[in-house]
Amino acid sequence: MQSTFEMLEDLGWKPYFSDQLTGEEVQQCDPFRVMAVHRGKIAIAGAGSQRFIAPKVSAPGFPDDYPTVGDWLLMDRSTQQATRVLHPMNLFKRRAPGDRRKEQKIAANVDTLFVVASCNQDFSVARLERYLVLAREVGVNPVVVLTKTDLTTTAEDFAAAARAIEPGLRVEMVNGRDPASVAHLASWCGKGETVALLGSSGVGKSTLVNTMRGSDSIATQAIRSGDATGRHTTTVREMHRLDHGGWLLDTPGMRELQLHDAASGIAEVFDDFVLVAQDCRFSNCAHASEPGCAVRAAISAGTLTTERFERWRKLDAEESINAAQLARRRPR
Ligand SMILES: Nc1nc2c(ncn2[C@@H]2O[C@H](COP(=O)(O)OP(=O)(O)OP(=O)(O)O)[C@@H](O)[C@H]2O)c(=O)[nH]1
Ligand SMILES: [Zn+2]
Repeated sequence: MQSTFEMLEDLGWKPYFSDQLTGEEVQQCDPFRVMAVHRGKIAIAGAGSQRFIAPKVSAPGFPDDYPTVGDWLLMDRSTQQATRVLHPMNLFKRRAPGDRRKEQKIAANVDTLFVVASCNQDFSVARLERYLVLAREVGVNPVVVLTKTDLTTTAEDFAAAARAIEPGLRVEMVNGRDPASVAHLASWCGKGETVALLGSSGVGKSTLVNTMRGSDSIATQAIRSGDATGRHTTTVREMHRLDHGGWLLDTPGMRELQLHDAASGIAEVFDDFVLVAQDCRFSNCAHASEPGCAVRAAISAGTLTTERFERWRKLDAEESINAAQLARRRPR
């Protein structure tokens, strides 16, 4: 028989959450994790029990909270009501489609982010960098998973391009349809660990989830021939359990996350540029035609590349525009 604590650990419970409980809550409440978000209700699982509850958690003195998949919440044992959502280790969110001032939570408490890309004409270093910025910003460890290695003879070149983005970046190559080929990915999804998948449509996220689970419960669609774009096939936000204990999270909302408030993530992924820029003569150097620009000097010397410089400037410019827009829109 598993103890209550072991059952919670299987669901991803960590000391980070126990530390948030008051003595009264320990006596009075049970922790539950949000397993799926449906329209109008959420599925939650705790030690040895599962149920559906209303999506809104209201506590006196606090604004209403809508927990997302992966969140932990507390249920009062006597009233059977959710009392509060625990502070997440990390949280993926986006601007709500209808009202860009509002934030919509996408997924919480993720241990590892699989940034999925395919070894074909869809592959883009700029897009990978964008996803990595997001991972750094949210504070989740990224692993790049390159799919469709069975359809190319140059998979190593794709992997090399990905590895060049950040020193030490983990890059894994798989044929997402072959269980033996994806088996090594299980090392990131041990007991109680949560892995989220991020990547554009058609790169093979659902296929990975299905192969890793040994089932084809998630519908995947044949890619349209001619171009490399696929179609959206996943419609619910849900954690999928793996046999050996981990959790996979593949949500439609994760797929096209836009960057916002991403300055520190950009600085991390492009720390080679940030470091060199510290030697520019002017602290506000735009690395254009200023005298004493260390960045342009490094590009001339061949230690930094123009391509990566352009991508860095583009992300930086986008971030400045977003930040300015947000500052204007934020209610005072
Ligand atoms: N040959 C090959 N085909 C793959 C591989 N991975 C995925 N596919 C195929 O690519 C197509 C798209 O895969 P999906 O898993 O639906 O892609 P997705 O990323 O979930 O796409 P969306 O749901 O649109 O976001 C399907 O026809 C898969 O069978 C792979 O590693 N090798
Ligand atoms: Zn400069």
